Amino acid sequence: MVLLVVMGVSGSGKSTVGSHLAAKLGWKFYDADDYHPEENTKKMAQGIPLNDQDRIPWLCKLHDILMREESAGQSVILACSALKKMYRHILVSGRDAVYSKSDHLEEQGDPATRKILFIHLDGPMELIASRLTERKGHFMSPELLQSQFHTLEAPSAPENFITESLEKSVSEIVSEIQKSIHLD
Ligand SMILES: Nc1ncnc2c1ncn2[C@@H]1O[C@H](COP(=O)(O)OP(=O)(O)OP(=O)(O)O)[C@@H](O)[C@H]1O
Ligand SMILES: O=C(O)[C@H](O)[C@@H](O)[C@H](O)[C@H](O)CO
Repeated sequence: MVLLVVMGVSGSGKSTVGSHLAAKLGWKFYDADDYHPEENTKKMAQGIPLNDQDRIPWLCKLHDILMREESAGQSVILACSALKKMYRHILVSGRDAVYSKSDHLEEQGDPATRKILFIHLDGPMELIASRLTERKGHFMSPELLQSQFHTLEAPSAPENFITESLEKSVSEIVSEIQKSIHLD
């Protein structure tokens, strides 16, 4: 049973890569975009970045979903921006992570830290911006990309993560992730 979170800024390809990988593996797929309260979606559509208060209850809800699937023994993929270290801690540990010191949460060998593998889709802002201007029918305002990069705290050791270049094709990225998790 594996819990994967495909993370990165808006337009990095989380939904595309996550859904393709889930289809290939026959796993359940969740898109965090579908769990935003209406206020959050409205804000983003207006080009207003979300803040911690907007994101924390949403991340707690996503944590609950992941834990429910874990209890059911179900492997899942979640596409979720998870931009800050604290946000990833919430996905792993729930609301307690908001109040805990991150050093404590990150202790090597902490089973909670290893519970979820984060896949960071990383690449240049210019390329993502050009993909976003082409994308149609999505609520997210492309103007928010700068703020997404500003907020991003790329995962680092001892977090449980791998980084994939979003400059590659979707099928290459999917194959590389499969190789990394030994499911090819
Ligand atoms: N590796 C890739 N190569 C070429 N185009 C891509 C790649 N990954 C994603 N795209 C395209 O880039 C756009 C953004 O991708 P996608 O919607 O999956 O990103 P996202 O990270 O889920 O965005 P958001 O967080 O805003 O929902 C889409 O139009 C998608 O088809
Ligand atoms: O944390 C955030 O700012 C949000 O999750 C955004 O990244 C959007 O949900 C999404 O990526 C837009 O499509």
